[in-house]
Amino acid sequence: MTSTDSGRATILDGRAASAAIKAELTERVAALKAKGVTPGIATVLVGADPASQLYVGMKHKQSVAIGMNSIQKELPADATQEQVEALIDELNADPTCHGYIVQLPLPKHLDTDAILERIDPAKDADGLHPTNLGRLVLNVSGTIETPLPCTPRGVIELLVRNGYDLNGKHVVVVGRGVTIGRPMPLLLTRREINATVTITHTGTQDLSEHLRRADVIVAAAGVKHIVKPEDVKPGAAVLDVGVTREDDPNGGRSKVYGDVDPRVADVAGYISPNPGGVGPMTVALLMTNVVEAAEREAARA
Ligand SMILES: Nc1nc(=O)c2c([nH]1)NC[C@@H]1CN(c3ccc(C(=O)N[C@@H](CCC(=O)O)C(=O)O)cc3)C=[N+]21
Repeated sequence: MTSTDSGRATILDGRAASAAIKAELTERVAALKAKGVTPGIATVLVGADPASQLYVGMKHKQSVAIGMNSIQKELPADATQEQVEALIDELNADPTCHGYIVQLPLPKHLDTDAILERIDPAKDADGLHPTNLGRLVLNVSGTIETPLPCTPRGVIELLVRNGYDLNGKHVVVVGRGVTIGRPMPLLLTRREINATVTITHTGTQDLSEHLRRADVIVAAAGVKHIVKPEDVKPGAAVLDVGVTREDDPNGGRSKVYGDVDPRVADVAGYISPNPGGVGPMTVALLMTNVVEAAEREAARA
């Protein structure tokens, strides 16, 4: 937690929190290795989208840095449904792979839902398999051991590791997407977190009215600067999960914008930067899911 000039929000530093998680994981990985289990993470990349290549490369590098085994699988952009499914079956059967992701988005000709559903739920590093989402709905007490959705878990970890207590707080989530908006309330309303949640979306009539009442805003709409300073209660915590990539018309490096107007830092009590906020947390929690899968396997052995 870094305090800045008076009147400016405390920065929720995702790089620092992710480094702390990775330091803890390094020890858990070493303990597993001592028992003869090297946690293995895999990524499946179909096609050669530059942003996807960058993300997959980041996951690989960080996993190796904490002592994990990293397996990178690649298929050409014109891979068939059968080829992708055969690769899924291979990873499901591979005892050295404890968890993996299929990098999204997939090329349009592929049936994404069928591919994601084919992943062994025990190896679902994203925590977004229908079985695991179903368990999340059923598991109000948070006691069933199952992979949790990485980005929502990262949002909560970022707050908790900065000493923010969500108990009884009113969280307004902007966006109903599958990776954040829909699973976020399921985690926030577990008894151990105990927040109250409003979920807003493009059908919401007066977004500003909801935002002004929020103790915590989780902005995951993918709309550049949708959260404005006049919509934020002074002192609120604002987490920026949005990513809007705009190409430079002059052919330079594309620019990334978050869902939160930078001027919100003058009103909010806590703010997650973007980049440097929730993004690095997603990767840290992805690795956590795989280490936990390996720990469950070691406990069974
Ligand atoms: N099956 C699947 N699981 C995913 O988790 C998944 C995916 N597909 N497809 C794409 C999105 C995107 N995503 C990011 C992860 C980390 C950063 C991250 O660490 N960003 C850095 C900046 C990195 C940079 O651009 O230099 C930051 O925010 O500071 C960003 C984006 C995971 N995704």
